[in-house]
Amino acid sequence: MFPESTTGSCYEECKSTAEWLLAQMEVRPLLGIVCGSGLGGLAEMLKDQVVFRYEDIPNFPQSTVRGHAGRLVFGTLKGKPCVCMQGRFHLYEGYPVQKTTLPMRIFKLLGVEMVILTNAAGGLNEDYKVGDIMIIKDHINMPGFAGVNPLAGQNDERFGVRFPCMSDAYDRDLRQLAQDVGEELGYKDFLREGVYCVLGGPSFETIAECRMLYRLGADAVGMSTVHEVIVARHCGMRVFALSLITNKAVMDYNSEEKANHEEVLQTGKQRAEQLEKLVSSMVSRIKHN
Ligand SMILES: O=P(O)(O)O[C@@H]1C[C@H](O)[C@@H](CO)O1
Ligand code: HPA
Repeated sequence: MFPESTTGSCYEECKSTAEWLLAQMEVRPLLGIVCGSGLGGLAEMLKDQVVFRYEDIPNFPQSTVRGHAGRLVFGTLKGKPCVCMQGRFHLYEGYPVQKTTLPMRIFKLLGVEMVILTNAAGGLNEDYKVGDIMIIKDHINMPGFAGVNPLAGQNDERFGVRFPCMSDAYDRDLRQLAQDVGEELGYKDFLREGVYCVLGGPSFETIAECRMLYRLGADAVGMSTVHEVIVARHCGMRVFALSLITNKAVMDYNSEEKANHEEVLQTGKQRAEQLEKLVSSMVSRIKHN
């Protein structure tokens, strides 16, 4: 027997939620989008919207964080059928990791083939500036080192294999497409590619922690995305992910800077338009199988 907390995203539960959603509307999404803190405007790009509040969706967790509206938006983006999470779930909200990633399995059962995830993150890399957009090329699952992995517990082969590979988690072709589109849009000065490290939050990092993470190879630090990516890859969806560098991680004991959620949301507002343009231009060029 596996403990209760590992059963937060079982096949039957996900299937009944997916079937409930499919019965309410005609959209059959091929693309899933997850909006990070303050980046919910991405959902507004969808045409012919059908919107569900999380509280009305069976088995769905609730958003509790400012900047995460708690709405599942269906529609089309550049003519492609999409589902967009306007608000995601984080470990620090108190959900078991399996519950925070449940929407990825629901996406899969809705027919989604590819997921685009966004997040707000602190920049560890000394070359990064506030407002940079970082294409995620790899991740460090820090809670995973302590056994916090959304795939822990009994494996359901209907979703994927027991031991999924993660060295190819972030789709190389989609990363290249983002670079090409970014260059065409004139974003070269603020488009980066790097490694994202997830921590549990909700407290921001200490100076010593930031220094350590940078030395370990992380370019940005945040509190999300990685677990969703693990579950999305486990069930065979292609993944592309972006971090908006909303603040610089404090690395210097003489600094007076203090990380705060206001700054995170503010930077999100300032870069929203470019981030949306990058995502929508990519989507217009993505080919589905
Ligand atoms: O959902 P994301 O990862 O974008 O949210 C980040 C991490 C915390 O939830 C919050 C801190 O300001 O923003
Ligand atoms: N640390 C962790 N998560 C974050 C940060 C940060 O500096 N900025 C936005 N999300």
